[in-house]
Amino acid sequence: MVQRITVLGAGSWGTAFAKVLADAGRDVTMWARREEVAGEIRDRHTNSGYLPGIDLPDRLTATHDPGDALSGAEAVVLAVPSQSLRANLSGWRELLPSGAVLVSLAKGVELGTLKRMSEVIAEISGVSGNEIVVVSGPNLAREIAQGQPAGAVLACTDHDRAVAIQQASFNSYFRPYTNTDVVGCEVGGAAKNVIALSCGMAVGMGLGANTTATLITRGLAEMARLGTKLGADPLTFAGLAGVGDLVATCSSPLSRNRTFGERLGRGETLEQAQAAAGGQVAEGVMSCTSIRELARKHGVDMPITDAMHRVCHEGADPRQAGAELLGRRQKHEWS
Ligand SMILES: NC(=O)C1=CN([C@@H]2O[C@H](COP(=O)(O)OP(=O)(O)OC[C@H]3O[C@@H](n4cnc5c(N)ncnc54)[C@H](O)[C@@H]3O)[C@@H](O)[C@H]2O)C=CC1
Ligand SMILES: O=C(CO)COP(=O)(O)O
Repeated sequence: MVQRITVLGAGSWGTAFAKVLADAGRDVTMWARREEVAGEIRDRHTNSGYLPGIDLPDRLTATHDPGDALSGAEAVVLAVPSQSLRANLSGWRELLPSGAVLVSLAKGVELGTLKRMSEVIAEISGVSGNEIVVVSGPNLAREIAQGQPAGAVLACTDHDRAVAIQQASFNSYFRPYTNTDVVGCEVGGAAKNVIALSCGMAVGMGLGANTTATLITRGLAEMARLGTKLGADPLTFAGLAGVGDLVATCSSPLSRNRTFGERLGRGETLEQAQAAAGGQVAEGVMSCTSIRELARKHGVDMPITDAMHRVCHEGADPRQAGAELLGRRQKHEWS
């Protein structure tokens, strides 16, 4: 049994997932970038900046020192944003205990390299892909931290490693399933953030359920097109890391991506929406660019992702982007 687990990153999901592990009976140490956050988790058992009103278990502790955090870890959970994962992990590489299972929480595709998070982790840490477990699924951090029931997917090409983390994390409210389709789970997790931006934008423009359902469904079609082109199992997109996460993120006001899109839809600028996010990451804002590049590289059509890139990074008006989506060439639903 994996007992001693380190979580690197003390934001919303890092903290909620650390709580999941502690509630499952594991000994968990978190690393926080800021000393005051580590101190609050350690001494007061709260992380009020990210999860206000949530009491954290006593068996969960925290430090600001990555060496202390990683000492003796049997599994290491990487809970930092996708665009900073490479730099963060490069700083921790020498401290990783040999043989520890690496677990990735990040949902994104790296700008420039167009790599999935497990590919970045393998490259920087030097461990093989089958020692990396990817966590995905409909897991809005605050709901999980409140102990609301949810499923999740633990994906690893080595089934036994996924089972080890499944055993280490299941508890009375968190039900993880294993999967060996890492590509599908990572593409689903990254692409749904971009579709959630589009749904938020529609809501911000005052549009209703028909529009958001259309974006969710056509968003699923485009993420599945990209995933299968990259070798994913199409069935993954019908699962928790596909439609499950997509529906949760596109429907919930708790989603940072949907909220970000809603602000843009109401007419706020990118800078205003970023300021309102208070330093928390809305991964779709960067991933719309990297996923668009990845899709172009592989000849895959992703019109909603294209539209989100134009709005976020080329100054396009959300209404104009919506009109352009509707005015595209007429086609068969599955062509
Ligand atoms: N919040 C959620 O509900 C969920 C988030 N995720 C994914 O988990 C990953 C982490 O997300 P959260 O913990 O929610 O993010 P967050 O924005 O709440 O926290 C990020 C954490 O990383 C740390 N960090 C270290 N280096 C950083 C840097 N250079 N720039 C920014 N932050 C840095 C921050 O201090 C903070 O502790 C993201 O990829 C996100 O998409 C996945 C499932 C659920
Ligand atoms: O990934 C998530 C839920 O599964 C969280 O989404 P946000 O980053 O949009 O809050």
